[in-house]
Amino acid sequence: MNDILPALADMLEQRRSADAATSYTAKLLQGDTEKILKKIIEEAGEVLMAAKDGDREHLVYETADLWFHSMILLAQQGIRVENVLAELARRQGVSGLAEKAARQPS
Ligand SMILES: N=c1c2ncn([C@@H]3O[C@H](COP(=O)(O)OP(=O)(O)OP(=O)(O)O)[C@@H](O)[C@H]3O)c2ncn1[C@@H]1O[C@H](COP(=O)(O)O)[C@@H](O)[C@H]1O
Repeated sequence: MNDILPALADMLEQRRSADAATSYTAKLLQGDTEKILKKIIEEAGEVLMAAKDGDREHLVYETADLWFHSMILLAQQGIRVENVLAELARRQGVSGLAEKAARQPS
């Protein structure tokens, strides 16, 4: 389960040169970045609606859609998901409030 994001990233790499007629992923990867960005905004809106509705199952489903399309954007930009995971790991144990305070000019 923990390896699902890197495995998905590997699959997206393979889809880069796949037939766009038979692969949703290949179609997005080979198309305009704009289309991927629109899908991310659309999925974020669906996450918002599911949360507002208090529909937990739907929230999980839409969050998976949002993560999937974010992964497509990373793949299209040549960024590995391991970079995002490393950034999250780097932040572990650093309070968001302390991090924000360190960014403010004194
Ligand atoms: N994880 C996913 C995944 N999550 C979501 N989706 C697709 O993302 C789309 C979500 O967008 P919407 O709900 O808006 O559906 P839609 O109306 O059909 O989308 P649009 O036509 O508006 O773009 C749906 O078509 C889902 O099927 C995914 N498609 C593929 N994968 C993975 O990618 C692999 C390769 O699939 P292909 O894309 O077929 O190569 C699969 O085996 C899965 O592992």
